[in-house]
Amino acid sequence: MKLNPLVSQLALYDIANTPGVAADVSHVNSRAEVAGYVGEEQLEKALEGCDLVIIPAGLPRKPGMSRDDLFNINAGIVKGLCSAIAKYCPTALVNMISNPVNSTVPIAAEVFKEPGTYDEKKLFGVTTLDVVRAKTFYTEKAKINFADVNVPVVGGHAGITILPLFSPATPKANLAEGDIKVLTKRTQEGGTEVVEAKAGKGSATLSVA
Ligand SMILES: NC(=O)C1=CN([C@@H]2O[C@H](COP(=O)(O)OP(=O)(O)OC[C@H]3O[C@@H](n4cnc5c(N)ncnc54)[C@H](O)[C@@H]3O)[C@@H](O)[C@H]2O)C=CC1
Ligand SMILES: O=C([O-])CC(=O)C(=O)O
Repeated sequence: MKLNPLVSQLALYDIANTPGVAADVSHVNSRAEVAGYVGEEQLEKALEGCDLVIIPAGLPRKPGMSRDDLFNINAGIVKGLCSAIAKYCPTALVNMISNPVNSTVPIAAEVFKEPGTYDEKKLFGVTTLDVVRAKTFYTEKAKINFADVNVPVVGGHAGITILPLFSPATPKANLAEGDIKVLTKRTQEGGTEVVEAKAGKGSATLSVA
């Protein structure tokens, strides 16, 4: 977001350690002014005037966990943040990253419905990684150039709810059905592949960028 030329002000909020992150991010040479906010008492200031709120707050998976296992803790975190959004920047676009996205988006919708601030055109679950993975695995298998590859992905952001569509993918590669099955499964399990490779030290953070 600091590199995005459309961003003029970037407010970073966390329950801990924000000053260090904010100082570091603020040195990126782009026009966005960076401010760090820490702790619930500063949440109002962080949210006031925001046009876009991106929520990556909460627990990541450990190996052996499904995204659903994060529900109990992350549902509460998302509920709290969305209640504050409804109060302090009710017209902002909201991008939900916190897992399980398949559940945190409906939770956000319900929280916004209560004060009447819900707008289905302004609430998004972030599933871009599924597209990134589908494109990468397809490109590698098809042995084509990385530029201009397009693989649509529909559905949700967990296991079999992630539906990469390889038949309309471009450029056309005419892969065998067996290959498409393998690519589909690998895309659906992409997050788990990273969680296991990181062996308890978090989930995907670099491919997201
Ligand atoms: N949708 C997607 O494509 C992806 C989703 N994720 C999800 O994003 C979430 C975060 O993952 P990571 O960044 O790897 O974890 P992390 O542990 O590195 O960062 C989570 C941050 O949330 C903060 N936090 C906890 N409670 C908070 C609250 N009430 N308000 C604000 N901040 C709070 C923590 O202090 C921590 O800094 C997880 O649920 C993970 O599954 C991760 C990668 C991709
Ligand atoms: O798998 C996870 O826990 C994090 C995530 O959503 C992803 O990498 O797609």
